[in-house]
Amino acid sequence: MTASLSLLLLESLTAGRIALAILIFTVSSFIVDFTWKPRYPSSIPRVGFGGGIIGTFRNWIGYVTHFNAWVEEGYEKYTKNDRAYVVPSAPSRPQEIVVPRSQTSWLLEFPDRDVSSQEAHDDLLHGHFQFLKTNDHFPITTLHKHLARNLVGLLPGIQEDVHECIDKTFGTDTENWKTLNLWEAWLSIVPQVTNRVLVGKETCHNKAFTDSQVAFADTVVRNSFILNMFPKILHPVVAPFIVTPNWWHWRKSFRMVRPLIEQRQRDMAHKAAGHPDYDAWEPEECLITWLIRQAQADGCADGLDPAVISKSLLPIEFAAIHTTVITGHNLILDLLSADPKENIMDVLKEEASRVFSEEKTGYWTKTGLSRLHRVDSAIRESMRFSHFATALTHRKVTAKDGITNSKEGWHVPYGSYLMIDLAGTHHDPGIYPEPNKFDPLRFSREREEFEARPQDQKDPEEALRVKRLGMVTTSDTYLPFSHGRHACPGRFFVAHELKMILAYLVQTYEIKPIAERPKPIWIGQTIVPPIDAKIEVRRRK
Ligand code: HEM
Repeated sequence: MTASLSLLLLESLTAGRIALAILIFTVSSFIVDFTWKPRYPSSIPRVGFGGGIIGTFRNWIGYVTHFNAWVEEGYEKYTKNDRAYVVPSAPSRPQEIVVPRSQTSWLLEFPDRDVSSQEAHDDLLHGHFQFLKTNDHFPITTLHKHLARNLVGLLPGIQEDVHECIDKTFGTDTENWKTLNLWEAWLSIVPQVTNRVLVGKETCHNKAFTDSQVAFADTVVRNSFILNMFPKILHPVVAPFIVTPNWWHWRKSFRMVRPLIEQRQRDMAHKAAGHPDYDAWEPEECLITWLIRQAQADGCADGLDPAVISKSLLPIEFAAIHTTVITGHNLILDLLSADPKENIMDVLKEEASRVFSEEKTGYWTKTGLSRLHRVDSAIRESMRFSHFATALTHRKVTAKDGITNSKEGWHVPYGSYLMIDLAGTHHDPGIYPEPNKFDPLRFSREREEFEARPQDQKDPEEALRVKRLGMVTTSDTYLPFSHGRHACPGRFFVAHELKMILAYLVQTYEIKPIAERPKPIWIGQTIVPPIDAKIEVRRRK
């Protein structure tokens, strides 16, 4: 009886019926998902293809190609009039409320328990699945606390790695021009240099280790796209399969970094116990040491597990590597396609050579790097001009009863998403004259003019304002590192790293200009950089 019933069931399973069942299941999952999403008050205006079932469906599809156009429209219609508006998002995500610039402080000053950056990032990247169930709060707070204060001591090591990677990648031939893929060139510099401050001198030279971190980060980006296309209700079922490569890349990196973590813990324990062999020994300053110190200070035994330490590196590697590679890639493309009349590479070379020659030891110091006004300005301007995401400041409402915007009179519930538009702000002629022109010395002219003045004509308030034109200063009009207390804690390191790279490149190599800057492609709010772009270089004699 049971056998004949099973046979009957099997016979009725045609390909058409299976496809129909999958379709019904997927559509119902999207409907359930839709009902879970936060509802925004109708008083907040919207951009996109409209509401209702059809409008929502069109918005999901349109998100891939129309997101930037929607945000441009919203900027003109609402942001410029100090109003928030709603922009459609990918199928599995709630729509986002774009907050006008005048309300930046209102949004960023909420306590984390009410408006969370961590939960917004976690949802955006599906961090809970992708970062293998690590609590990224711990490595992030550890980095905030330790990186900036240790940076000066790390500068010589960073410089050594910068020079080593550039020499290896760009070559030493002073006769012949060499053609390089620019994206790959940056990928052969940034992972090693970044890992100098994350895992230290020895492991940052282990290419298999840095490759596994880059592969992990690539996988996170790819999986985010895939998971965003699934209804959220299905994530617990599909995500564990989708993130299999994440586990694989992490295991590979863990095998390589585990001996270092265990040795560091043993050495630090001997030192703490006052072992005489360790009198002169100090641990190498890097994220691994800082994580161990922080876990000890917090009395957190879990945080000392080598597997946990190695997993804690993942969100930081992710935050650090591709952001820097894209920024460097944009920087060189912007510089090489700048107005030839400005002769910008020679201008930067002159500054880099002059300031470096005043460094006594052959190594960059913090003071020396801070005097590279033109190099700094070129990087800051490229980050303004060639943004790699429409918005980089996202927040999720985590207050149980939601939050109220008293200025506009609306209230939004738990789970709402808010963001600050970077692209519109950076290209607003009211903030940046001629915003669609790459003007590499935009931020240094005023600084240099101020510094050239006699001392008695320097007003301290103006001195402070001019100093704030440097690349690490964030504001509501300059957002590549976001703004407020969650602004990127890696930016002080990145500023030094990129300045050293650019200074060494212009001093050591000639690079041929390019006639037209290759254009990126946009998918939703994320850029696909022109990774095929090539450059021609020759080492100076
Ligand atoms: C040019 C390169 C970089 C850019 C453009 C960049 C940009 C950003 C942005 C926009 C945020 C979001 C802040 C927010 O939500 O308000 C962020 C966060 C973060 N970045 Fe960076 N970043 C870069 C490099 C780095 C590096 C090199 C590191 C580490 C060494 C790093 C570590 C972090 C961390 C840990 C966070 C989370 C901060 C928090 O939530 O409190 N970043 N970054």
